[in-house]
Amino acid sequence: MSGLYIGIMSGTSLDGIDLVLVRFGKSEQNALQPQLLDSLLLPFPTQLRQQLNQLTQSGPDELELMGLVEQQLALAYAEAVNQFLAKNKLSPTQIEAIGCHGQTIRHRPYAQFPFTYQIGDMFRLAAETQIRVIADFRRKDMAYGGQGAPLVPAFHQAIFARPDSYRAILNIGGIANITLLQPNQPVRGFDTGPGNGLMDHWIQQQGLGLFDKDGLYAASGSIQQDLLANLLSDPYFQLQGPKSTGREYFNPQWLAQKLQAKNYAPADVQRTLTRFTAQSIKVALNNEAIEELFICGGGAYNKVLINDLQQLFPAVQVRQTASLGVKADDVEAMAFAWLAYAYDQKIPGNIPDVTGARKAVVLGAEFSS
Ligand SMILES: Nc1ncnc2c1ncn2[C@@H]1O[C@H](COP(=O)(O)OP(=O)(O)OP(=O)(O)O)[C@@H](O)[C@H]1O
Ligand SMILES: CC(=O)N[C@H]1[C@@H]2OC[C@@H](O2)[C@@H](O)[C@@H]1O[C@H](C)C(=O)O
Repeated sequence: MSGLYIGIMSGTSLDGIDLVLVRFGKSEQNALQPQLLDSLLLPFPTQLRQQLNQLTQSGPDELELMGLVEQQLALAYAEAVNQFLAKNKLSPTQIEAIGCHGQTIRHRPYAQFPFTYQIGDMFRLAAETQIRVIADFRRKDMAYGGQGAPLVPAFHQAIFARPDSYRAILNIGGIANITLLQPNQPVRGFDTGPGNGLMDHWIQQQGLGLFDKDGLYAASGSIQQDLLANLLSDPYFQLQGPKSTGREYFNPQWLAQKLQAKNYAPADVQRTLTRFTAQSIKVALNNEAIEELFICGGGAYNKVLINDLQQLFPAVQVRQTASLGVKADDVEAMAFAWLAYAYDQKIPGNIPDVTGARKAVVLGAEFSS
């Protein structure tokens, strides 16, 4: 057994595919020791990104589009894996499995019949790479009454928890989610609300790029307090966990409603959206005596956002997870490599206190090559 797993994540930002290669070993004390060997980030081809974006909202003939896009997505994942294998001089037989998140196109935990959809034809991925794939990680949790998200808290606990410090791990992707690792307490975690998603949308709408690199555009504007208060007035922020959300809710239409009839300068909107993400995280952590805050996900690179967080949490040092040995970009993909490992080891992947599921269960399904 090589202990080698590939993790694939493509998240709500729709920016591309994150891959990691991890070896899951054990220490002499039998503690899990994951070794991150390599990572790769491949942007989506523009057309695929646009089609995926289209699929996250209702539209005409979406079933046909989904069928076509699922195949293209699987081929894009497979190409990424095959490049990654070549780069690492590995053959498919050396990999135990791929843990693949797939692409969320709908997440409706509050529907009358709650459902969540991650697409990508995993049999095609297995066939094109000749590696077995473990995927479809969210639906079993939902089948047991959970939200199906967030799932990374179990992994955060496995590798970042300490008995002597109250740590919070904050992932800022398209949507942001937090894991609270309080010593001697059950792990908690939930989606705090928008991460970079609305900021990405706004700067794209201004024709100024795909995202606000280092927060430079936001830095050119100023916070509009009335808009900030309006954004924060959404009832989602007052909900107690378990809770999760997605692009179906915090999307361009949601923002357009909040901006209605006001003529804010575009840079001020960008600045306010950045503060909004930070402030919504502060609201979520209001009564938590956290001692350390570690950031992962692409938002970790937005300097204005990180400065805002540092201002709002003056008592703790805000750091990237790189200071714990895992680059901000790699944490989520590593979590899905771990979920594949957990599937093989029959380790439950969900935490009922986090997702609201009736019980802890082994997550995922196997797609053989
Ligand atoms: N240098 C940078 N400056 C500012 N923002 C950045 C930078 N690099 C990445 N980002 C932001 O991070 C986003 C990508 O983050 P990430 O890959 O963590 O999201 P995701 O995995 O798609 O989302 P989710 O965690 O919600 O599923 C980009 O869309 C961009 O907004
Ligand atoms: C349904 C879905 O894809 N949710 C994502 C999304 O992106 C961030 C946040 O919303 C989180 O709940 C989740 O991803 C991470 C990997 C999770 O499940 O922990």
